[in-house]
Amino acid sequence: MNSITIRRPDDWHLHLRDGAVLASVIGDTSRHFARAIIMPNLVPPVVTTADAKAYRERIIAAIPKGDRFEPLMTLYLTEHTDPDDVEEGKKSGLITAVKLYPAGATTNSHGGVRDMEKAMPVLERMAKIGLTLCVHGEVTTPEVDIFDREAVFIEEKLEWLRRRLPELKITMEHVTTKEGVDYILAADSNLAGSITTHHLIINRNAILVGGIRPHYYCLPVAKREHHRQALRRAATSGDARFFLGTDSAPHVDPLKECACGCAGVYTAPNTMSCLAHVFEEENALDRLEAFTSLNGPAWYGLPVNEETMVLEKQEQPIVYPGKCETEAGAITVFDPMFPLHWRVR
Ligand SMILES: NC(=O)N[C@@H](CC(=O)O)C(=O)O
Ligand SMILES: [Zn+2]
Ligand SMILES: [Zn+2]
Repeated sequence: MNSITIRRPDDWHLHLRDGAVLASVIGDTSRHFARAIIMPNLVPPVVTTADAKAYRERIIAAIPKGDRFEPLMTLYLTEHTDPDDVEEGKKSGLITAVKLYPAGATTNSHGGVRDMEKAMPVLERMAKIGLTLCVHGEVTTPEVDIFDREAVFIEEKLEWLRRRLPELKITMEHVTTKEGVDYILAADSNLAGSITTHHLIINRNAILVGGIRPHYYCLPVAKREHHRQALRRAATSGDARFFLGTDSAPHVDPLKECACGCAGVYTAPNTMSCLAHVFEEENALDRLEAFTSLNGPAWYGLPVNEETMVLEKQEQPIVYPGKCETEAGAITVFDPMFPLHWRVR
């Protein structure tokens, strides 16, 4: 097959940042994606509906002319979030989901939740009004090995929360383990998972073999090969509970190439080419559309996109910039470590 047509995709987990970085990275998403769920972990975070409204306006102002792109806004859950404000945000159509960062789990998460009990009034309200909770599913306990943090989170936190509030719709963001995939498959309702492009391509060797490679470091950290295989099976299965959330997370190079580098991989520019490559390898090109364009809208209760995207396979590898230049510095684009032949027409 040399060409496929799919409905225009959406990205259900994206970091756009703010200011100069926002202005430079947004086009890499709006060129290909119709909508994206925008992560709220700015400094300071997007906590209230008013914050989200102002951030949305800054995003809209930065969209390159001619691109049609709709940012779907989220709120950053804190122990002091006001349930009425959240309900207001959902009712006005501004808020698509609320994001739970366990405090200290990832980039700009120190203002997140320490004690889940304190967030219960908001979570109960969300269950009542049908607002989805997006979860960065990792424990932060220092005793727990970083490669086990997702699996332990499922056992100790997620299972607890789902028993306590079975009506709450939860997205397990950026699933990286077989345990995560199996946990979603075992749930009969109200649980789905987003999967990133890079976790379908790299395992932990990419970060550590032959030297330390900061541009493959993200959180949750990439795991062993059998986990990557489980993610590939889930993503290419067509199962409606799995959809694309790139977690494209730009950090300027000096913040990654240093003694204590930031977590995050910038995949927005070449994500669709990478995914077509992966789905072709798995003999599942016919299920790419479900993963990128159908399952996400169904989960979030939104219409699918009417526009289409054509992906073409060309003889010569595609050429794309290795860096995104911004006024704040350069951002390295994800290198899948193989040539890409699928091009978005
Ligand atoms: N994924 C990452 O490694 N980093 C994200 C935060 C997150 O999604 O956990 C970021 O904001 O940089
Ligand atoms: Zn995260
Ligand atoms: Zn993220």
